[in-house]
Amino acid sequence: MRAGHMLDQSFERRTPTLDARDRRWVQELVWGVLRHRERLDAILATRIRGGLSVLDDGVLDILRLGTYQLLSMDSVPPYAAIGQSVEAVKRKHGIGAGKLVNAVLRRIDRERATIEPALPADPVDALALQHSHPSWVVGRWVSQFGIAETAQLLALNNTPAPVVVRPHGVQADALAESLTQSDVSTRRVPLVPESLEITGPVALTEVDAFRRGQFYVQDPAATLVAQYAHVPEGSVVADLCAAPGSKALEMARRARLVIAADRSESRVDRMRSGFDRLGIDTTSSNRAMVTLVADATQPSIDPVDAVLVDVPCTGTGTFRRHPDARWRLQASDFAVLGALQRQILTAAAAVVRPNGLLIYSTCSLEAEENDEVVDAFLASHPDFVVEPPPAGVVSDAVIDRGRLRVLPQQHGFDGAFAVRMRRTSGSA
Ligand SMILES: C[S@@+](CC[C@H](N)C(=O)[O-])C[C@H]1O[C@@H](n2cnc3c(N)ncnc32)[C@H](O)[C@@H]1O
Repeated sequence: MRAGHMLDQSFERRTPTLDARDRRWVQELVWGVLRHRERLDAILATRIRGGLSVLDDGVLDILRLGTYQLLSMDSVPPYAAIGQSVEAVKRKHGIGAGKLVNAVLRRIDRERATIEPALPADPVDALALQHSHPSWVVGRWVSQFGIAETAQLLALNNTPAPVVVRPHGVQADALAESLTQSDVSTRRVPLVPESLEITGPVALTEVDAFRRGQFYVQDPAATLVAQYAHVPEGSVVADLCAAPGSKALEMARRARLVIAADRSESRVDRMRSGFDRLGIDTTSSNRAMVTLVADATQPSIDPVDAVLVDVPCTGTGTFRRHPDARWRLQASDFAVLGALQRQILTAAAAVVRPNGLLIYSTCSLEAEENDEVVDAFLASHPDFVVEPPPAGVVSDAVIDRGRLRVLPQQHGFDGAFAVRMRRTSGSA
């Protein structure tokens, strides 16, 4: 991650030889350290002469890993957490570093009863330290949601994200039954009938129903976006930022044809393999789904009945799933991505047929990427008007003045934002 790699991909690359139990353990440790980094650093900083800045990055990482094991992982006895950390640091950084790690971790083990760092008086800084998020991000959320809701959001971001699956080609009851036979327990999810939450740890790719293509993984927030889009039955739909493709799949339940495009060739390849596993025809003349590599800022398709742009964004609504993302985020990202989002939305409008639909969505919680992008678009495109789906298509609990707004702290899912707009006229 320090080298700029995404956590999920690094983890996949580095753990192929581990069995499922060891992978879960390593994941709990690495995800936990990233989630609690600020608090771990505050604990370490007061126990290292000269502060954290005197340490090599590699030594600091081993201290964080050791401290997290000592304080938060009951499955590891303290002597093992300390011993393994010392061995690991000695191999790469020498005996001196080994002695330092040994002394610091032993002290933390002794002082565990009084270990919690004092919280700063400033409420934003206090929340940031308590829940290990960058202060500037917490400040933004406090302005938007208030202290109490922000505290809920931050706490939720430090819990494991649920795994939710959508049945494909089978009813939810039949899928639940098939999963039960593979020793996988499930429960229904509020607001998204048919979705099933997996309630225990399991390697989903190894169960029978996965091999038979009977489900795909999709957070309820993503399902709600596709349901809110409510593309017409039998329509032709273009999903211009489609990979890995779960919203395209959801829209295909109503559409006659979904054109699932994405700029990234490797992501389109992965999307295509996902569709193959589900037995979806993407090649014959009767296909219901077509995949292609294409840039949404220059869509070169004839106008269609509905266009979804699920634009690249900062993903602040999915911090629970990606604990590295909070540390990567930079204040300049909002302007950079905002410009791309506006460009994609404007370009997409040109391939919506008259009286067709344009749906803009993100998994961000930030106004710059959500309402501000759409409001600017509506102001310069008077031929588009907001038109939420008919009553009852999605619960009123996630509709805010016609716009879809899913908030982790209110609904328990990932964050999502979407606006469904109708083109009222035009010459396309
Ligand atoms: C939020 S993800 C889409 C998730 C997807 N809609 C789903 O539900 O599975 C955004 C996608 O936009 C793609 N993207 C980024 N810039 C793009 C561009 N200029 N044109 C098309 N796709 C782009 C990224 O490769 C990424 O796959």
